[in-house]
Amino acid sequence: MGHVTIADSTPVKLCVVIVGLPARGKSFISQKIVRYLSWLSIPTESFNCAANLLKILDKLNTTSNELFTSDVSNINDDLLVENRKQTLNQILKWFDNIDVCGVAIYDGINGTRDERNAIEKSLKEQNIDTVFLESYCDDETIIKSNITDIESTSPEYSTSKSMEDTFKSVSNKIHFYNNAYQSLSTTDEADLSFIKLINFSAQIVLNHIDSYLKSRIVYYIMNLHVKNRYIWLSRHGESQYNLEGKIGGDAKLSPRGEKYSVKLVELVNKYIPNHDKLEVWTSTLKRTQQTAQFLPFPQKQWKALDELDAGSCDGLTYEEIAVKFPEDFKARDDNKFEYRYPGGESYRDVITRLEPIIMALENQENVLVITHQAVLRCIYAYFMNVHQEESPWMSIPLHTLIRLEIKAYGTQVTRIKADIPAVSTYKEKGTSKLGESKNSINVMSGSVISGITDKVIK
Ligand SMILES: O=P(O)(O)OC[C@H]1O[C@@](CO)(OP(=O)(O)O)[C@@H](O)[C@@H]1O
Repeated sequence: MGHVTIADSTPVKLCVVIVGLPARGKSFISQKIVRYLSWLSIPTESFNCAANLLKILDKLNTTSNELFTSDVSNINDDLLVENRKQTLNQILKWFDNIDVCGVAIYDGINGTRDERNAIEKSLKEQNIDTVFLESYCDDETIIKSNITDIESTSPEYSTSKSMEDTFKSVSNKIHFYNNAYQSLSTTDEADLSFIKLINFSAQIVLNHIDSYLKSRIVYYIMNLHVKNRYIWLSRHGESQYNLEGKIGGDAKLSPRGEKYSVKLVELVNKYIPNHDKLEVWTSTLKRTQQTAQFLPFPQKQWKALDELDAGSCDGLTYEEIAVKFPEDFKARDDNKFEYRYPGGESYRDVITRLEPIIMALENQENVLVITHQAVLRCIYAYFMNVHQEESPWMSIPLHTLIRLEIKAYGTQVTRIKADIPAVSTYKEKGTSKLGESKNSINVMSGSVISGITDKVIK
Protein backbone atom coordinates (compact mmCIF):
# COMPACT_ATOMS: atom_id res chain seq x y z
CA MET A 1 0.00 0.00 0.00
CA GLY A 2 2.81 2.36 0.85
CA HIS A 3 4.04 2.06 -2.70
CA VAL A 4 0.78 2.64 -4.54
CA THR A 5 1.68 4.00 -7.94
CA ILE A 6 0.31 3.91 -11.45
CA ALA A 7 1.94 2.76 -14.69
CA ASP A 8 3.53 6.04 -15.79
CA SER A 9 4.70 6.65 -12.18
CA THR A 10 2.60 9.80 -11.86
CA PRO A 11 2.18 10.29 -8.11
CA VAL A 12 -1.21 9.34 -6.70
CA LYS A 13 -2.49 12.47 -4.97
CA LEU A 14 -5.86 12.47 -3.32
CA CYS A 15 -7.55 15.16 -1.28
CA VAL A 16 -10.42 14.12 0.97
CA VAL A 17 -12.54 17.24 1.41
CA ILE A 18 -14.67 16.98 4.52
CA VAL A 19 -18.16 18.48 4.47
CA GLY A 20 -20.45 19.00 7.44
CA LEU A 21 -21.91 21.43 9.94
CA PRO A 22 -20.10 21.97 13.25
CA ALA A 23 -20.30 19.09 15.77
CA ARG A 24 -20.67 16.39 13.13
CA GLY A 25 -17.50 14.54 14.13
CA LYS A 26 -15.54 15.86 11.14
CA SER A 27 -12.21 16.16 12.93
CA PHE A 28 -12.67 12.76 14.53
CA ILE A 29 -13.19 11.17 11.10
CA SER A 30 -10.25 13.14 9.65
CA GLN A 31 -7.91 12.04 12.44
CA LYS A 32 -8.99 8.41 12.11
CA ILE A 33 -8.27 8.41 8.35
CA VAL A 34 -4.87 9.99 9.00
CA ARG A 35 -4.06 7.31 11.55
CA TYR A 36 -5.24 4.42 9.39
CA LEU A 37 -3.47 5.48 6.18
CA SER A 38 -0.27 6.49 8.01
CA TRP A 39 -0.27 3.07 9.69
CA LEU A 40 -0.36 1.60 6.18
CA SER A 41 2.62 3.85 5.33
CA ILE A 42 0.69 6.21 3.08
CA PRO A 43 1.76 9.80 3.84
CA THR A 44 -1.42 11.46 5.07
CA GLU A 45 -2.03 14.79 6.73
CA SER A 46 -5.07 16.68 7.89
CA PHE A 47 -5.42 20.44 7.37
CA ASN A 48 -7.86 22.08 9.71
CA CYS A 49 -9.72 25.08 8.37
CA ALA A 50 -10.95 26.18 11.82
CA ALA A 51 -7.38 26.35 13.11
CA ASN A 52 -6.45 28.65 10.21
CA LEU A 53 -9.51 30.81 10.82
CA LEU A 54 -8.48 31.26 14.46
CA LYS A 55 -5.10 32.60 13.30
CA ILE A 56 -6.73 35.01 10.87
CA LEU A 57 -9.15 36.24 13.55
CA ASP A 58 -6.33 36.61 16.01
CA LYS A 59 -4.61 39.04 13.66
CA LEU A 60 -7.86 40.98 13.40
CA ASN A 61 -8.15 41.03 17.17
CA THR A 62 -11.45 39.21 17.16
CA THR A 63 -12.65 35.75 18.18
CA SER A 64 -14.71 33.09 16.43
CA ASN A 65 -17.37 33.61 19.09
CA GLU A 66 -17.76 37.26 18.07
CA LEU A 67 -17.78 36.28 14.42
CA PHE A 68 -20.52 33.70 14.73
CA THR A 69 -22.73 35.59 17.16
CA SER A 70 -22.69 38.82 15.15
CA ASP A 71 -25.47 39.60 12.73
CA VAL A 72 -25.15 37.44 9.62
CA SER A 73 -24.95 40.48 7.35
CA ASN A 74 -21.86 41.66 9.25
CA ILE A 75 -19.90 38.57 8.37
CA ASN A 76 -17.18 39.34 6.00
CA ASP A 77 -17.30 36.81 3.17
CA ASP A 78 -13.73 37.74 2.23
CA LEU A 79 -12.61 36.34 5.53
CA LEU A 80 -14.00 32.91 4.71
CA VAL A 81 -12.56 33.07 1.17
CA GLU A 82 -9.16 33.97 2.64
CA ASN A 83 -9.52 31.07 5.07
CA ARG A 84 -10.18 28.65 2.21
CA LYS A 85 -7.29 30.06 0.18
CA GLN A 86 -4.86 29.57 3.06
CA THR A 87 -5.96 25.99 3.71
CA LEU A 88 -5.73 25.12 0.02
CA ASN A 89 -2.27 26.67 -0.22
CA GLN A 90 -1.07 24.58 2.71
CA ILE A 91 -2.42 21.46 1.00
CA LEU A 92 -0.81 22.27 -2.36
CA LYS A 93 2.50 22.99 -0.69
CA TRP A 94 2.34 19.68 1.17
CA PHE A 95 1.63 17.80 -2.07
CA ASP A 96 4.77 19.33 -3.64
CA ASN A 97 6.83 16.90 -1.57
CA ILE A 98 4.77 13.82 -2.41
CA ASP A 99 6.39 11.76 -5.09
CA VAL A 100 4.63 8.39 -4.88
CA CYS A 101 1.31 8.57 -3.09
CA GLY A 102 -0.20 10.96 -0.57
CA VAL A 103 -3.56 11.85 0.90
CA ALA A 104 -4.46 15.27 2.29
CA ILE A 105 -7.57 15.81 4.36
CA TYR A 106 -9.21 19.22 4.04
CA ASP A 107 -11.05 19.39 7.34
CA GLY A 108 -13.64 22.16 7.09
CA ILE A 109 -17.36 22.95 6.81
CA ASN A 110 -17.34 23.28 2.98
CA GLY A 111 -21.10 23.60 3.12
CA THR A 112 -22.00 25.17 -0.22
CA ARG A 113 -21.86 23.88 -3.77
CA ASP A 114 -19.95 26.98 -4.89
CA GLU A 115 -17.27 26.40 -2.29
CA ARG A 116 -16.96 22.73 -3.20
CA ASN A 117 -16.71 23.51 -6.91
CA ALA A 118 -14.01 26.10 -6.23
CA ILE A 119 -12.01 23.63 -4.13
CA GLU A 120 -12.32 20.83 -6.67
CA LYS A 121 -11.29 23.16 -9.50
CA SER A 122 -8.16 24.38 -7.69
CA LEU A 123 -7.11 20.83 -6.86
CA LYS A 124 -7.79 19.53 -10.37
CA GLU A 125 -5.57 22.26 -11.82
CA GLN A 126 -2.72 20.71 -9.83
CA ASN A 127 -3.62 17.12 -10.86
CA ILE A 128 -4.97 16.30 -7.44
CA ASP A 129 -7.96 13.99 -7.31
CA THR A 130 -10.79 14.87 -4.93
CA VAL A 131 -13.34 12.93 -2.94
CA PHE A 132 -15.84 14.76 -0.73
CA LEU A 133 -16.77 13.16 2.55
CA GLU A 134 -19.85 14.53 4.24
CA SER A 135 -20.89 13.80 7.78
CA TYR A 136 -24.59 14.57 7.71
CA CYS A 137 -26.29 14.30 11.05
CA ASP A 138 -29.74 15.18 12.34
CA ASP A 139 -29.65 12.92 15.38
CA GLU A 140 -29.60 15.27 18.37
CA THR A 141 -28.03 12.65 20.66
CA ILE A 142 -25.01 12.27 18.37
CA ILE A 143 -24.69 16.05 18.00
CA LYS A 144 -24.81 16.56 21.78
CA SER A 145 -22.21 13.90 22.40
CA ASN A 146 -19.98 15.48 19.72
CA ILE A 147 -20.27 18.87 21.44
CA THR A 148 -19.21 17.25 24.72
CA ASP A 149 -16.12 15.83 22.97
CA ILE A 150 -15.36 19.17 21.30
CA GLU A 151 -15.47 20.90 24.70
CA SER A 152 -12.62 18.75 26.00
CA THR A 153 -10.52 18.53 22.85
CA SER A 154 -10.90 21.46 20.48
CA PRO A 155 -8.49 24.42 20.83
CA GLU A 156 -11.31 26.61 19.55
CA TYR A 157 -13.20 26.09 22.81
CA SER A 158 -10.26 25.88 25.17
CA THR A 159 -11.24 29.21 26.72
CA SER A 160 -14.88 28.22 27.27
CA LYS A 161 -15.89 28.90 30.84
CA SER A 162 -18.33 26.03 31.06
CA MET A 163 -20.03 23.29 29.13
CA GLU A 164 -23.02 25.61 28.77
CA ASP A 165 -20.75 28.21 27.26
CA THR A 166 -19.44 25.71 24.70
CA PHE A 167 -22.96 24.53 23.83
CA LYS A 168 -23.95 28.15 23.20
CA SER A 169 -20.91 28.91 21.01
CA VAL A 170 -21.27 25.72 18.98
CA SER A 171 -25.01 26.31 18.54
CA ASN A 172 -24.29 29.83 17.25
CA LYS A 173 -21.77 28.43 14.83
CA ILE A 174 -24.20 25.75 13.64
CA HIS A 175 -26.88 28.38 13.16
CA PHE A 176 -24.50 30.58 11.19
CA TYR A 177 -23.44 27.87 8.74
CA ASN A 178 -26.84 26.19 8.58
CA ASN A 179 -28.37 29.11 6.68
CA ALA A 180 -26.38 28.46 3.54
CA TYR A 181 -25.63 24.75 4.05
CA GLN A 182 -26.27 22.45 1.09
CA SER A 183 -25.93 18.77 1.76
CA LEU A 184 -24.30 16.64 -0.95
CA SER A 185 -26.87 15.13 -3.25
CA THR A 186 -26.71 12.69 -6.13
CA THR A 187 -29.06 14.87 -8.15
CA ASP A 188 -27.48 18.29 -7.63
CA GLU A 189 -23.86 17.15 -7.60
CA ALA A 190 -24.18 14.02 -9.71
CA ASP A 191 -20.66 14.36 -11.17
CA LEU A 192 -18.84 14.74 -7.86
CA SER A 193 -16.99 11.88 -6.27
CA PHE A 194 -18.38 11.66 -2.74
CA ILE A 195 -19.14 9.63 0.34
CA LYS A 196 -22.07 10.77 2.47
CA LEU A 197 -22.39 9.42 5.98
CA ILE A 198 -25.86 9.83 7.42
CA ASN A 199 -25.95 9.83 11.22
CA PHE A 200 -22.41 8.55 11.36
CA SER A 201 -22.69 5.25 9.54
CA ALA A 202 -26.39 4.40 9.90
CA GLN A 203 -26.65 4.98 6.17
CA ILE A 204 -23.94 5.64 3.59
CA VAL A 205 -24.39 7.11 0.10
CA LEU A 206 -21.58 6.60 -2.39
CA ASN A 207 -21.15 8.46 -5.66
CA HIS A 208 -18.34 7.90 -8.19
CA ILE A 209 -15.96 6.03 -5.92
CA ASP A 210 -13.62 5.48 -8.80
CA SER A 211 -10.21 4.55 -7.37
CA TYR A 212 -8.64 1.92 -5.16
CA LEU A 213 -7.61 4.46 -2.53
CA LYS A 214 -11.12 5.91 -2.30
CA SER A 215 -12.68 2.49 -1.90
CA ARG A 216 -10.20 1.68 0.90
CA ILE A 217 -11.25 4.84 2.70
CA VAL A 218 -14.94 3.90 2.26
CA TYR A 219 -14.34 0.42 3.64
CA TYR A 220 -12.49 1.83 6.63
CA ILE A 221 -15.12 4.44 7.47
CA MET A 222 -17.87 1.84 7.25
CA ASN A 223 -16.18 -0.01 10.09
CA LEU A 224 -15.68 2.99 12.37
CA HIS A 225 -17.69 3.48 15.47
CA VAL A 226 -17.83 6.39 17.88
CA LYS A 227 -18.72 4.63 21.10
CA ASN A 228 -16.14 4.79 23.89
CA ARG A 229 -14.98 1.23 24.52
CA TYR A 230 -12.16 -1.00 25.67
CA ILE A 231 -9.89 -3.32 23.75
CA TRP A 232 -7.93 -5.85 25.77
CA LEU A 233 -4.53 -7.14 24.69
CA SER A 234 -2.13 -9.68 26.09
CA ARG A 235 0.90 -11.61 24.97
CA HIS A 236 0.75 -15.37 25.52
CA GLY A 237 2.26 -16.67 28.74
CA GLU A 238 6.01 -17.27 28.84
CA SER A 239 6.89 -20.08 26.39
CA GLN A 240 9.67 -22.68 26.42
CA TYR A 241 11.26 -20.82 23.50
CA ASN A 242 11.11 -17.55 25.45
CA LEU A 243 12.98 -19.29 28.31
CA GLU A 244 15.67 -20.43 25.89
CA GLY A 245 15.86 -17.04 24.15
CA LYS A 246 14.76 -18.58 20.83
CA ILE A 247 12.56 -16.74 18.38
CA GLY A 248 9.59 -17.99 16.37
CA GLY A 249 8.61 -21.67 16.56
CA ASP A 250 5.48 -23.20 18.01
CA ALA A 251 6.58 -24.03 21.55
CA LYS A 252 4.34 -24.77 24.51
CA LEU A 253 4.07 -22.60 27.61
CA SER A 254 6.67 -22.82 30.37
CA PRO A 255 5.39 -23.63 33.91
CA ARG A 256 5.26 -19.86 34.64
CA GLY A 257 3.42 -19.32 31.36
CA GLU A 258 0.85 -21.88 32.47
CA LYS A 259 0.44 -20.02 35.76
CA TYR A 260 -0.33 -16.89 33.75
CA SER A 261 -3.06 -18.72 31.82
CA VAL A 262 -4.74 -19.51 35.16
CA LYS A 263 -4.22 -15.97 36.46
CA LEU A 264 -5.67 -14.50 33.30
CA VAL A 265 -9.11 -15.87 34.23
CA GLU A 266 -8.93 -13.92 37.48
CA LEU A 267 -7.77 -10.74 35.73
CA VAL A 268 -10.57 -10.98 33.18
CA ASN A 269 -13.22 -11.50 35.87
CA LYS A 270 -11.89 -8.66 37.94
CA TYR A 271 -11.09 -6.06 35.31
CA ILE A 272 -13.15 -6.62 32.20
CA PRO A 273 -16.65 -5.20 32.60
CA ASN A 274 -19.38 -7.20 30.82
CA HIS A 275 -16.94 -10.08 30.47
CA ASP A 276 -19.87 -12.45 30.00
CA LYS A 277 -20.00 -10.98 26.47
CA LEU A 278 -16.25 -11.28 25.91
CA GLU A 279 -14.79 -12.86 22.80
CA VAL A 280 -11.19 -14.12 22.84
CA TRP A 281 -9.01 -13.99 19.76
CA THR A 282 -5.78 -15.95 19.54
CA SER A 283 -3.28 -16.85 16.84
CA THR A 284 -3.09 -20.38 15.46
CA LEU A 285 0.04 -21.07 17.55
CA LYS A 286 0.02 -23.29 20.64
CA ARG A 287 1.32 -20.70 23.09
CA THR A 288 -1.60 -18.30 22.56
CA GLN A 289 -4.24 -21.05 22.58
CA GLN A 290 -2.81 -22.55 25.76
CA THR A 291 -2.90 -19.10 27.35
CA ALA A 292 -6.61 -18.87 26.52
CA GLN A 293 -7.40 -22.44 27.56
CA PHE A 294 -9.22 -21.61 30.83
CA LEU A 295 -11.18 -18.65 29.54
CA PRO A 296 -14.82 -19.76 29.26
CA PHE A 297 -15.70 -17.47 26.36
CA PRO A 298 -16.14 -17.92 22.61
CA GLN A 299 -12.73 -18.09 20.95
CA LYS A 300 -11.56 -17.35 17.43
CA GLN A 301 -8.20 -18.35 16.00
CA TRP A 302 -6.75 -16.04 13.39
CA LYS A 303 -3.82 -16.93 11.15
CA ALA A 304 -3.34 -13.17 10.77
CA LEU A 305 -2.44 -13.02 14.50
CA ASP A 306 0.49 -15.45 14.13
CA GLU A 307 3.90 -14.08 15.13
CA LEU A 308 6.14 -12.35 12.57
CA ASP A 309 7.64 -15.15 10.48
CA ALA A 310 11.40 -15.27 11.16
CA GLY A 311 12.05 -17.37 8.00
CA SER A 312 15.47 -18.98 8.01
CA CYS A 313 16.16 -17.55 11.49
CA ASP A 314 13.18 -19.32 13.06
CA GLY A 315 14.21 -21.30 16.14
CA LEU A 316 17.51 -19.43 16.64
CA THR A 317 18.54 -17.11 19.47
CA TYR A 318 19.52 -13.52 18.62
CA GLU A 319 23.11 -14.44 19.52
CA GLU A 320 23.07 -17.31 17.03
CA ILE A 321 21.63 -15.03 14.34
CA ALA A 322 24.38 -12.46 15.01
CA VAL A 323 27.03 -15.16 14.42
CA LYS A 324 25.40 -17.06 11.52
CA PHE A 325 23.87 -14.12 9.64
CA PRO A 326 25.85 -11.02 10.74
CA GLU A 327 24.73 -8.91 7.77
CA ASP A 328 21.09 -9.72 8.35
CA PHE A 329 21.46 -9.05 12.04
CA LYS A 330 22.84 -5.58 11.34
CA ALA A 331 20.35 -4.84 8.58
CA ARG A 332 17.46 -5.62 10.92
CA ASP A 333 18.86 -3.36 13.65
CA ASP A 334 19.37 -0.59 11.08
CA ASN A 335 15.82 -0.71 9.80
CA LYS A 336 13.69 -3.05 11.82
CA PHE A 337 10.40 -1.95 10.24
CA GLU A 338 11.44 -2.73 6.67
CA TYR A 339 13.80 -5.66 7.23
CA ARG A 340 12.38 -8.95 5.96
CA TYR A 341 13.86 -12.23 7.26
CA PRO A 342 15.05 -14.46 4.36
CA GLY A 343 11.96 -16.54 3.58
CA GLY A 344 10.04 -14.70 6.28
CA GLU A 345 8.38 -11.37 7.05
CA SER A 346 9.05 -7.74 7.95
CA TYR A 347 7.00 -5.55 10.30
CA ARG A 348 5.56 -3.90 7.20
CA ASP A 349 4.35 -7.34 6.01
CA VAL A 350 2.74 -7.98 9.39
CA ILE A 351 0.85 -4.67 9.20
CA THR A 352 -0.50 -5.60 5.79
CA ARG A 353 -1.87 -8.90 7.02
CA LEU A 354 -3.26 -7.28 10.19
CA GLU A 355 -5.55 -4.91 8.30
CA PRO A 356 -8.63 -7.17 8.58
CA ILE A 357 -7.96 -7.48 12.31
CA ILE A 358 -7.92 -3.69 12.69
CA MET A 359 -11.16 -3.42 10.71
CA ALA A 360 -12.76 -6.04 12.94
CA LEU A 361 -11.47 -4.34 16.11
CA GLU A 362 -12.83 -0.97 14.96
CA ASN A 363 -16.20 -2.62 14.55
CA GLN A 364 -16.34 -4.46 17.81
CA GLU A 365 -16.12 -4.19 21.57
CA ASN A 366 -15.43 -6.71 24.32
CA VAL A 367 -12.54 -8.44 22.61
CA LEU A 368 -9.43 -9.83 24.27
CA VAL A 369 -6.62 -10.40 21.77
CA ILE A 370 -3.96 -12.88 22.91
CA THR A 371 -1.06 -12.78 20.51
CA HIS A 372 2.67 -12.17 20.10
CA GLN A 373 5.30 -9.49 20.70
CA ALA A 374 5.65 -8.22 17.11
CA VAL A 375 1.93 -8.48 16.32
CA LEU A 376 1.00 -6.60 19.47
CA ARG A 377 3.46 -3.85 18.60
CA CYS A 378 1.70 -3.39 15.27
CA ILE A 379 -1.81 -3.36 16.77
CA TYR A 380 -0.67 -1.03 19.54
CA ALA A 381 0.98 1.30 17.02
CA TYR A 382 -2.32 1.71 15.20
CA PHE A 383 -4.34 2.60 18.30
CA MET A 384 -1.62 4.76 19.83
CA ASN A 385 -0.46 6.42 16.63
CA VAL A 386 3.15 5.33 17.07
CA HIS A 387 5.53 6.09 14.24
CA GLN A 388 6.76 3.09 12.23
CA GLU A 389 10.43 3.67 13.09
CA GLU A 390 9.63 3.47 16.76
CA SER A 391 6.95 0.77 16.86
CA PRO A 392 9.18 -2.33 16.38
CA TRP A 393 11.21 -1.21 19.40
CA MET A 394 8.35 -0.84 21.86
CA SER A 395 8.45 -2.90 24.99
CA ILE A 396 5.45 -5.22 25.36
CA PRO A 397 6.25 -7.33 28.44
CA LEU A 398 4.98 -10.83 29.14
CA HIS A 399 2.33 -11.54 31.81
CA THR A 400 0.61 -8.20 31.45
CA LEU A 401 -2.97 -7.46 30.47
CA ILE A 402 -3.18 -4.20 28.53
CA ARG A 403 -6.38 -2.20 28.48
CA LEU A 404 -6.84 0.33 25.69
CA GLU A 405 -9.65 2.72 26.43
CA ILE A 406 -10.68 4.03 23.03
CA LYS A 407 -12.37 7.41 23.11
CA ALA A 408 -13.36 9.61 20.21
CA TYR A 409 -10.21 11.74 20.43
CA GLY A 410 -7.66 9.60 22.23
CA THR A 411 -6.68 6.34 23.81
CA GLN A 412 -5.82 5.72 27.44
CA VAL A 413 -3.62 2.76 28.34
CA THR A 414 -3.70 0.75 31.54
CA ARG A 415 -1.25 -2.11 32.04
CA ILE A 416 -2.37 -4.70 34.56
CA LYS A 417 0.67 -6.74 35.53
CA ALA A 418 0.09 -10.24 36.83
CA ASP A 419 2.63 -10.81 39.57
CA ILE A 420 4.19 -13.81 37.84
CA PRO A 421 7.84 -13.42 36.84
CA ALA A 422 8.86 -14.02 33.24
CA VAL A 423 12.03 -13.64 31.19
CA SER A 424 12.50 -10.52 29.14
CA THR A 425 12.30 -11.06 25.38
CA TYR A 426 13.36 -7.49 24.67
CA LYS A 427 16.47 -6.94 22.56
CA GLU A 428 17.90 -3.42 22.46
CA LYS A 429 19.31 -2.11 19.20
CA GLY A 430 23.04 -2.90 18.78
CA THR A 431 23.18 -5.93 21.05
CA SER A 432 22.26 -9.60 20.75
CA LYS A 433 21.56 -9.94 24.48
CA LEU A 434 18.08 -9.89 25.96
CA GLY A 435 17.16 -7.62 28.85
CA GLU A 436 14.57 -5.25 30.17
CA SER A 437 13.96 -2.34 27.85
CA LYS A 438 16.00 0.65 29.05
CA ASN A 439 13.18 2.76 27.83
CA SER A 440 10.17 0.85 29.01
CA ILE A 441 8.33 4.15 28.90
CA ASN A 442 8.26 3.80 25.13
CA VAL A 443 5.34 1.43 25.50
CA MET A 444 3.32 4.58 26.05
CA SER A 445 4.74 6.76 23.33
CA GLY A 446 2.28 8.12 20.78
CA SER A 447 0.60 11.42 20.52
CA VAL A 448 -2.92 10.47 21.51
CA ILE A 449 -2.19 9.07 24.92
CA SER A 450 -3.99 10.73 27.73
CA GLY A 451 -2.23 8.70 30.41
CA ILE A 452 -0.89 5.36 31.46
CA THR A 453 -1.53 3.48 34.68
CA ASP A 454 0.20 0.40 35.99
CA LYS A 455 -1.47 -2.02 38.37
CA VAL A 456 0.37 -5.00 39.82
CA ILE A 457 -1.93 -7.86 40.75
CA LYS A 458 -0.74 -10.26 43.46
O1 LIG B 1 10.85 -8.21 16.38
P1 LIG B 1 11.53 -8.74 17.60
O2 LIG B 1 11.90 -7.67 18.60
O3 LIG B 1 12.66 -9.65 17.25
O4 LIG B 1 10.41 -9.57 18.36
C1 LIG B 1 9.72 -10.62 17.73
C2 LIG B 1 10.06 -11.89 18.46
O5 LIG B 1 9.37 -11.93 19.68
C3 LIG B 1 9.10 -13.30 20.06
C4 LIG B 1 9.82 -13.59 21.35
O6 LIG B 1 11.19 -13.34 21.26
O7 LIG B 1 7.73 -13.38 20.10
P2 LIG B 1 6.63 -14.19 21.00
O8 LIG B 1 7.35 -14.93 22.09
O9 LIG B 1 5.70 -13.16 21.57
O10 LIG B 1 5.91 -15.09 20.03
C5 LIG B 1 9.66 -14.13 18.89
O11 LIG B 1 8.97 -15.28 18.61
C6 LIG B 1 9.63 -13.14 17.75
O12 LIG B 1 10.43 -13.45 16.66
